[in-house]
Order: sequence, then structure tokens, then C-alpha cells
Amino acid sequence: MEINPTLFPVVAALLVDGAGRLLVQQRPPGKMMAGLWEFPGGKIEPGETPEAALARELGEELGIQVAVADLTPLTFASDALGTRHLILLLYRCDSWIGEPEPLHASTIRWVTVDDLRALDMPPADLPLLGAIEQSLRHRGGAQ
Ligand SMILES: Nc1nc2c([nH]c(=O)n2[C@H]2C[C@H](O)[C@@H](COP(=O)(O)OP(=O)(O)OP(=O)(O)O)O2)c(=O)[nH]1
Repeated sequence: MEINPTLFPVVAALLVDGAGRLLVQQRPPGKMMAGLWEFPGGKIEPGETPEAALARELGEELGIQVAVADLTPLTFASDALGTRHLILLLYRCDSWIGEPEPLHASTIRWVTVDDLRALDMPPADLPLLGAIEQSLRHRGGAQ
């Protein structure tokens, strides 16, 4: 099967803490979409499964250890991004080892869904908010 070269698959995590808050990180200066708030994650390397890529990115970006089995598919976004087309796969994760630190981001924040709506996020993330809200209602989380 031929792969569509314009597709840009990215994985990201909705980390939910014991109080039901969500982790967001701010993209650093000099990067595309600098200053916007996003979910931690990144590109899938050749040969990686999406889940392995996300566990790796969470280690690199936040210094936490996540088991692939603790990543549950939540929803996805599909949006034009420059000349490519972003497919953003969002996983929920309620369990990890370590204290998240902003190793790549300018800063990280724990927020509620309402806080999230007030933050500037990449355009692809905005349609994710409804499914995030629903997931928190069903499985626990701050509203
Ligand atoms: N991690 C993450 N990326 C997102 C979100 N929303 C969104 O549009 N993106 C985009 C921004 C980037 O183009 C891409 C993520 O890839 P990345 O963070 O590894 O890429 P990058 O260009 O920022 O960094 P680099 O690895 O090239 O240095 O997906 C989100 O919520 N989380």
C-alpha cells in the first residue's frame, strides 16, 4: 500500500492527575506555533508504533515513565498544517512514574477543562475539547 506523503502523524497525551487536572505545556520560542499550549507528544519515528512513540516522547519531554498499556486511545484530530495534513492521535493516560518537568517546553501547567478553553492552543486541538470533556465526565476529572 502506498503511504500518502502529505500525512503527518503525531501522537499526544492527555495526562490526568489524581485531582483530575490535565497537563499542558507551552511551545518554546523559535518553534512553529511558539507560545501556544499543547499536549505533550510528537512525531512517530519510522518503525515505531504510535504508543511506543508517545511513551518515548513523554520520557524525553517530561522525564516520566509511561507503560504502553496505560495509554488509552481517546480521540483524534485531522487538520491541514502548512503543505501537510496533520493527524493528531490523542491518548489518555492516568498513570505514570516520576514528576513531570518541562524538559523541552517553556513551562507546564495542570489545568481544568475550563482553563483549557481559555488557553491559546494549536488550531488542530480545538475540536478535541468536546471529547476530552466527555472522557473526564465518564472516567473522572476536573470540569
Ligand atoms: N505535541 C503536540 N503537537 C501538536 C499538538 N497540536 C498540534 O497541532 N501539534 C503539532 C505541532 C507540531 O507541528 C507537531 C508535533 O511535532 P513535534 O512537536 O515533534 O514537532 P516540532 O516541529 O514541534 O519539533 P521538532 O521535533 O521538529 O523539534 O504537531 C499537540 O497538542 N501536541
